[in-house]
Amino acid sequence: MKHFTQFENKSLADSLIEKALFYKSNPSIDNALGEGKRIGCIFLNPSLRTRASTQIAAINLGLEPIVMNMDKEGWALEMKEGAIMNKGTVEHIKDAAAVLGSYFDILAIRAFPSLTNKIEDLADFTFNQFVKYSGVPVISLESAIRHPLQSLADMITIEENWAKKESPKVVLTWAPHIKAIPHAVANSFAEWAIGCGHDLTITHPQGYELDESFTHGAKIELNQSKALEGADFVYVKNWSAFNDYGKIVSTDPSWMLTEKHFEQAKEAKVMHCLPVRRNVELSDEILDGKRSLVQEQAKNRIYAAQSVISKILG
Ligand SMILES: NCCC[C@H](NC(=O)CCC(=O)O)C(=O)O
Ligand SMILES: NC(=O)OP(=O)(O)O
Repeated sequence: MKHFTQFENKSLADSLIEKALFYKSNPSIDNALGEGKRIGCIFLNPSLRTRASTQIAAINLGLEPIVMNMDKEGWALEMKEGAIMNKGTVEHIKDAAAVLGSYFDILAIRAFPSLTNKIEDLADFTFNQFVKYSGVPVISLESAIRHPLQSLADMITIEENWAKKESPKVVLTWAPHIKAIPHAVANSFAEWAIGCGHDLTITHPQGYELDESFTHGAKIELNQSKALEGADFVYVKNWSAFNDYGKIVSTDPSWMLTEKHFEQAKEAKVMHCLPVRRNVELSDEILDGKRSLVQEQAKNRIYAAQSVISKILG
């Protein structure tokens, strides 16, 4: 595995999950694997979990992590080929990424979408400029369209909480939010859940259809209570409209899950990647109750990252 940017195939996903669970029981067992190596964690957007868990994972493997909040502490980056840089941008991505590639053995990048330029966002333009010009293995810390480390942690969490032979019924439900939010977490969750063979249903108000290239193979059910019937895992997430790109087309508060929503899914566990807007996206009642797996998911981010870095180091 050179880069880690998306779901590739079930056998790779299974081996990453297995390795992550092994590291969870034996976090320091490979602490010489990355000796003398460095990973650069480059953030163009805020982060709590991804920032801390990726550093812990690297340290567990003996690598030295160096974090740069490039949006705040770096020079303003120019992304466009052939740009005449006589305005706000100071340094071209081809210069910056090449320098970073010469400093680090692995680069890890967070680059959110604009939610205004659909063509560039769908091409994962900013993230791919780092891949193109750095010349080293790149790990996605959430790009414009995917958040694979989150999804890997989510698959690990489902694996740990599911003992039965048959596939669990997994529901991805849209939830209200006050801001226009990226599609990356929802896209990736769908990509990984389908790829890992889970029975996935997606529910959302009309107008919140996701990019079909990520949801192909899932059932779409616009009636949330119908979708929730018999659910084993319910993944809660807001996203902005994809067709009317980046717009908020509903804030209907009835989509926020409370205990009442679980009458037909008594045993269902609830997942969210965090950060969560309490009592907007998800009720306190659910987040603080027995159904919630959110802290387990966040903890598993360490072992997801450790498994991925280990695989890249070979
Ligand atoms: N990395 C996890 C989620 C990041 C991002 N959330 C946010 O931007 C929340 C912002 C807010 O609540 O104001 C998202 O959903 O893609
Ligand atoms: N879930 C997640 O990626 O959290 P952060 O944005 O805090 O890294």
